[in-house]
Amino acid sequence: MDLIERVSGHFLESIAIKQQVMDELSPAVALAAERMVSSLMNEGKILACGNGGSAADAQHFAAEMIGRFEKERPGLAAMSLATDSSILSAIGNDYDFDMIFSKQVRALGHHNDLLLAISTSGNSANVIEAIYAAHERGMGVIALTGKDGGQIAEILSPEDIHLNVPSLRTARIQEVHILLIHALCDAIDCMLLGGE
Ligand SMILES: O=C(CO)[C@@H](O)[C@H](O)[C@H](O)[C@H](O)COP(=O)(O)O
Ligand SMILES: [Zn+2]
Repeated sequence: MDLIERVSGHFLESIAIKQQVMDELSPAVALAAERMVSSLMNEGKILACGNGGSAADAQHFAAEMIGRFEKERPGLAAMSLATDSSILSAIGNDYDFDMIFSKQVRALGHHNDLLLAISTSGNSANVIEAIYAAHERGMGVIALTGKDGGQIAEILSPEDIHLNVPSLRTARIQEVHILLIHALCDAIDCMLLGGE
């Protein structure tokens, strides 16, 4: 097995899926960034959730919003629902793992807020429950999914924004998701601070 060729294969596959979805997803990412700025300007906040690598993405997004992305600016209101081990273990242990995000959305969510729901399969029950809870709170949803969008594609409302990466490989989907998150951060900063 040629390991170098194998590594190059990852690069090529990642480049190909990014190129494939660029035209399709760029307008929807711009719209999602506008929706986020509008929420933030109306005292809203962005709640982000996901499992595994997507939990890391939720946390990564919140860090760039509250800290900074590339430009100096005041912190923006966002938080990861996938990060507090006490909350996650208490809800998972006392209720159900499927409720670890939805209970937080019900506790913290307000109709001016947005939910950033991240799932490569589109089928994680706890992310689906979080979307139901967001709808219940009158919140908009921006969903990052993969494959065929799974059940999340079925339950989003027409006002929600669906950014689907139609790859079958989780790693590739995650690589595009983090690109989308960085593009969102950049577009938000551009709207708030002006582009250079
Ligand atoms: O990062 C990876 C695989 O690349 C894993 O940790 C992966 O995120 C986990 O299996 C998740 O539980 C998958 O959930 P989802 O993306 O299908 O909602
Ligand atoms: Zn991963």
